[in-house]
Amino acid sequence: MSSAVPSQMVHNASQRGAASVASAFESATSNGSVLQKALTAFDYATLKNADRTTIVFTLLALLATALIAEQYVYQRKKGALPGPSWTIPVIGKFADSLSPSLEKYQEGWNSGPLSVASVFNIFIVIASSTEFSRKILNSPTYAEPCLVASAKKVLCHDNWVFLNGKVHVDYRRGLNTLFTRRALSVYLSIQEGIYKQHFAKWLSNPNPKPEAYMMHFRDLNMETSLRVFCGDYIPEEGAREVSENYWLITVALELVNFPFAFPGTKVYNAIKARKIAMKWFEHTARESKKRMAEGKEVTCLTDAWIKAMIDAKEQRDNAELEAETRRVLVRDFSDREIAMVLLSFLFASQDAMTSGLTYLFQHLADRPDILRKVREEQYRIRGDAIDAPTTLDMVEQMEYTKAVVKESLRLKPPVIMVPYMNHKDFPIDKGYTVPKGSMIIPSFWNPLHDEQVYPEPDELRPERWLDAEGLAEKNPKNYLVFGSGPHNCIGQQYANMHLTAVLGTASVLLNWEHEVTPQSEKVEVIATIFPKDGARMKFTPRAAPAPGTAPEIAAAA
Ligand code: HEM
Repeated sequence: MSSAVPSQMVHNASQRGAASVASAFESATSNGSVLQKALTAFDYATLKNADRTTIVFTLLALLATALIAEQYVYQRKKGALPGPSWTIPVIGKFADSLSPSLEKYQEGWNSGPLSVASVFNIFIVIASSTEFSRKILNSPTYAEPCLVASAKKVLCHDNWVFLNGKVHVDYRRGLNTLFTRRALSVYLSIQEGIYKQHFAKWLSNPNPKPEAYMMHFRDLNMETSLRVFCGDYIPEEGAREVSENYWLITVALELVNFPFAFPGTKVYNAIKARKIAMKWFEHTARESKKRMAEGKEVTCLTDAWIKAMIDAKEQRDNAELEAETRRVLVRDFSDREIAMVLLSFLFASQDAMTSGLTYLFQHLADRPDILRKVREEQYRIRGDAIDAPTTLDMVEQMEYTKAVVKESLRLKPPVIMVPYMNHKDFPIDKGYTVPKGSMIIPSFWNPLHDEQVYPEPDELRPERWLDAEGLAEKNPKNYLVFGSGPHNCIGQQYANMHLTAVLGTASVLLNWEHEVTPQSEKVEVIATIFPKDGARMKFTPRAAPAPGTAPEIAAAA
């Protein structure tokens, strides 16, 4: 190939007209990055013989070819969908993704049920309608979840969360045994011990003024998760070590991050934090295996899993284990595999639960009428035994409190979108096929704020969930808070139980005020969503009502 070829290519193409440009670019760019293709076409051997001007012009021609080709490929993939009509060379919408904001996302969602963008030559299709978002989540033959680039480094490339297809279905079947009713009852008593300790801390906070509570809510969730997952196998200082370092994992999994693990980078720090967590989780697995082999009682999620494995192997009678689940559990899961599952649970739950809890407290402080109804229900269920342990039976009776949790998660869904990748052309709509290798993002905000299903969608109206014949209950497809399809949230019953139990107990033990600031209703997107001011609150003790007080009177106090 002579040095003139790239410029010749542009020259010839312009002579042959747009159709030829199209095919030239198409063949030059059908695989891999545009720039890479153009550079590959360059014969380096000729560089030695060429004069300076030829080299400069050739390089400029190459660059121009690559940049025009980039625009061409983008246009071709975009088709008639809404989105920028051209893409910023090389970086695309990178700047936007550095400072994500709900308003910017909303602009895209409201531009059409499917819209497009491009970041670093990754073509992105964003779905904003219930129909398209569900279609992506439920089409595993076309699309699979793809976490951000750094996720495999941080969570370990062989973590089960990266599985797909039948192996994923099988793995999940085994893990479902961790969220049975029996298992949830064990967890509830652990949870309650922890959140009551945190309530006591909030009450003894010497600051007389409201302060940002988001990180306090995060601490409550972190300690609860660690104790539910690992029981007392992790000593106090181990739990502190995991908790203090975990934030390094959160920040390394932001949408845009420097992907290489050089010392000092977020990914490097996150890997260090993961190693600390894995050390304690593997220790948990090892110790739990010993205790369960001795036939001791189940005290945490790891125990529940190991006990289920032992039962499956020994063919013990366990009514809750179906034959298929038994088949999956009959194998030795290594300490490392168990530790990676705990890591995945912590990763998947931590920020979403904190977002959910933060908004729950904020919403109710701002709506005393709703908080009063929660209290009335709690006094009715708990009677005079305000401080008595909360049981799963009690949680199941908390119809109104559960509706509040459901509605709060709808109004401010912790996870507003999940990135998927399609590994073959995906005919998502009659008029549009998502090209293979695109990032394809189902988003949940619009389905959860659809006024045809949720009239006054921006209002907190728990009552919409209490009418079995109402629009909300009759359109469960819109409720995408926990996703849908093969990768939907495995921890959703646990999450709902936790939020309901925390709110129910807090409502009778605590009073809280929320300092509303101009930032309270503004949304910060840090993978999950938070109020921009961090939810400024102040907690004070709530006196128990005199024995025999009617629930509605006690609630009004
Ligand atoms: C309010 C709290 C939570 C919210 C809003 C939430 C939301 C979600 C969403 C939207 C997904 C992706 C679903 C999809 O792709 O269709 C997901 C996946 C997942 N969640 Fe949650 N989640 C929460 C709590 C939890 C908890 C407490 C756990 C574990 C104990 C958990 C474990 C997981 C796991 C392991 C996955 C990946 C499942 C798979 O790939 O098969 N989540 N969650």
